[in-house]
Amino acid sequence: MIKVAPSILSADFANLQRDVQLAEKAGADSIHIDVMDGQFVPNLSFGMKTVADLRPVTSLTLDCHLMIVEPEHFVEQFAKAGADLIGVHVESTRHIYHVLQLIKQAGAKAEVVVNPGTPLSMISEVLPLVDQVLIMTVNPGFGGQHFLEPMPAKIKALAAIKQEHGYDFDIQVDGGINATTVKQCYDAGATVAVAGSFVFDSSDPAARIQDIKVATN
Ligand SMILES: O=C(CO)[C@@H](O)[C@H](O)COP(=O)(O)O
Ligand SMILES: [Co+2]
Repeated sequence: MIKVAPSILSADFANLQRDVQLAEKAGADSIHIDVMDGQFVPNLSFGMKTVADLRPVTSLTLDCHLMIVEPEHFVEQFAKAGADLIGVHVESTRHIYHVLQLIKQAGAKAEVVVNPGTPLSMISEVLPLVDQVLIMTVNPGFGGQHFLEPMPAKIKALAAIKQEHGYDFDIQVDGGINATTVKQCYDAGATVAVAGSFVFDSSDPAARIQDIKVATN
């Protein structure tokens, strides 16, 4: 069964505590926090303060997906705010190896993220370092987009590399995930699914979290 990380980008920003606690009660495995700077992606969202304020209201892993240029300037602050796992895009820095080292030194789990158009060869040297790889299944920046159909082949290719080298990182997918697309990702080797609009745009978010789990059972 796949692990589920609801993305609070689609939650009610005036009721984040309520929505995070609802997700926890519904069986979510972590909370996905999308951090956007208006530069790396054309949107703005949360910062460190949101992470710090959510830290005491849930015992779930706080998974911070940084969509910001030069994340090296911020990873320590996110770890201090309470992020358990910090994801950085390979396209967002000249120094991906160094940033991942900084995340681990700060005591958090390290994740490398790849955009749909970025080949897996761009991350091969950092795979021994990471706890999780995030394969974007939409172009980053917004919730509610359509799943990109060619992405399961990329997940499958990463799962093969993982097996060949005996790596034990999780493979997360993010974007356009629902009870149908999650099955394709899971069958290809994904172990964690982010879901935003499918969960929080529903009148019954708890049921949607279970739908994703049941689809991969
Ligand atoms: O990182 C992102 C978007 O850039 C995501 O985490 C979205 O929040 C996913 O939203 P849905 O596609 O599930 O609605
Ligand atoms: Co995300």
